[in-house]
Amino acid sequence: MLLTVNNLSVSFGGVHALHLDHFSLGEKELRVIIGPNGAGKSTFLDIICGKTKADSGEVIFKGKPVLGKSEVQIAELGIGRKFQKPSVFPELTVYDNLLLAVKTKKDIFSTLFFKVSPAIAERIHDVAARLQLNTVIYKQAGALSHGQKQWLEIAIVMLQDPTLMLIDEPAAGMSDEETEKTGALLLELANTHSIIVIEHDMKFVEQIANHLVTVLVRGKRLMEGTFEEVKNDQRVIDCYLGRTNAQLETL
Ligand SMILES: Nc1ncnc2c1ncn2[C@@H]1O[C@H](COP(=O)(O)OP(=O)(O)OP(=O)(O)O)[C@@H](O)[C@H]1O
Repeated sequence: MLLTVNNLSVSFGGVHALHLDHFSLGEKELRVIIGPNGAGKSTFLDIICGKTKADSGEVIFKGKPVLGKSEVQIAELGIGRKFQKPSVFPELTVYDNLLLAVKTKKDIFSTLFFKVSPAIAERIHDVAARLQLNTVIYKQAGALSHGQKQWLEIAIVMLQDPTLMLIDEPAAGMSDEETEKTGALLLELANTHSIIVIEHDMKFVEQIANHLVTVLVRGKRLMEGTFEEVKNDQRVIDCYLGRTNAQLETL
């Protein structure tokens, strides 16, 4: 397994945000995590990438413990995170945003003396092409469509060379056409990367869930299964309809 999580727990002010018994992810697996608001989905990804500190539990990535490491150390281990909030530089071109992503992977000394070798330029163009940004590569990032900005963010994470990409609601605010294209892009990226995607839009989940879907409810793992299994599970239906009952309370 690429990633194994056991008994991962965190509380905020006495409220259990996450208490995850077990989670594991294989090489080049694309896993979708769904769950109602406040289920702990973002908190889970925040802990994996080192943004939030867990109270207890273990996270093992490529056989190495992750908890206790800094965000930079975790990124160096090969975990990249794309946040929901945009973080591209709008005045810079797509190319320069991508170049910056390559540079920030380096230490200060090498950044100061950084030269764009043909290999680096080629890599930037390759990643841009994979994310369908090649036709807008010299356009200012601020002038891109909402969808293209999101793809640029994914390209930036990719240039940091992660083995595992954590992606929070990639299709939020997108048109149907952009959503569909994002799904196709993620499925393509999953040929070379392991990916965990948090998503709310069920049509989109259906498009990208080629393996397992994990359902979190109130910080706990309600179930895991194929999209069909999850969609037809009565407990999942109940919690999405807002009929969270005593059964769910005792999970
Ligand atoms: N930094 C924080 N301080 C206090 N409480 C927090 C913090 N981060 C998250 N929480 C709480 O932890 C719980 C889980 O939140 P989280 O954002 O992980 O859920 P989510 O499943 O990602 O929800 P959404 O789908 O709405 O983004 C919520 O009750 C939330 O209010």
